[in-house]
Amino acid sequence: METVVVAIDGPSGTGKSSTSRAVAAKLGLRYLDTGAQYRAITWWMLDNGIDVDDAEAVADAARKPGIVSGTDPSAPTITVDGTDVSGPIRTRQVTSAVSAVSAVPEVRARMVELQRAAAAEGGIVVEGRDIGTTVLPDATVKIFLTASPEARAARRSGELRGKEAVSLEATREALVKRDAADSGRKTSPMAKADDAVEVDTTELTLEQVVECVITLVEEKAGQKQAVR
Ligand SMILES: Nc1ncnc2c1ncn2[C@@H]1O[C@H](COP(=O)(O)OP(=O)(O)O)[C@@H](O)[C@H]1O
Ligand SMILES: Nc1ccn([C@@H]2O[C@H](COP(=O)(O)OP(=O)(O)O)[C@@H](O)[C@H]2O)c(=O)n1
Repeated sequence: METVVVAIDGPSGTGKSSTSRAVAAKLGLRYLDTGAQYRAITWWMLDNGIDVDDAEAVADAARKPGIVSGTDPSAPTITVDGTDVSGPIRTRQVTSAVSAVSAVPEVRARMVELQRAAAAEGGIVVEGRDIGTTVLPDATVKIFLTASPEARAARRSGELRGKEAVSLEATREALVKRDAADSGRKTSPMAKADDAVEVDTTELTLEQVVECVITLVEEKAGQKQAVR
């Protein structure tokens, strides 16, 4: 059977990571979180005192950090120059700087190389913002997840509770601001590919979304038994 490549895009809190990991685990595919790669390079810029609003400085440094993603869906990893950054890349500082860094074309060129190299190694579920449109336009199946800003903010605040005191409204505002930056940038903005299937997850459970994606993959791959 031809190699299965599943592209899952959409804004924050729509369920990309949870869905992609579960689909990859169930279908025996690898898993790549491209958002974690953009967060990792952003973490490195902040850690090295680079002004993330200075696009030229960010572009000059884009090839310096060595970013490696582990693609086991049951235990994804991300390192920068050998250091595990899975915790530090989720801080509010990184979250608020990542859209500026990821808008820089040199950063995107570097990340896209890493992403295409990972996909070239075999079956994989890749999640992000521009996977179906730019990174892997020949993916077997393309999904674009959506959900209302209220549902997305509620999901994100559920995760943050106990870690950082952030109101639901502040979370919603931050999400909407990041969506606008990610959709409005010049290079490879967040967008649904013409041939992607849009799934609105607002009223769906995670299990329902996973089942829906698996059905689409099986239909597309056309060989139910071989995929499972
Ligand atoms: N369909 C769903 N219904 C309710 N909660 C969900 C659903 N999908 C994901 N979640 C929860 O929402 C949060 C954000 O999901 P995540 O997969 O990280 O989204 P994304 O990768 O798109 O930002 C997680 O806590 C996850 O468990
Ligand atoms: N393919 C991708 C993936 C992420 N990103 C950027 O990386 C940021 C973080 O992505 P993420 O998937 O970790 O974000 P969450 O949805 O988990 O909050 C996004 O807001 C984008 O700015 C991107 O530009 N292109």
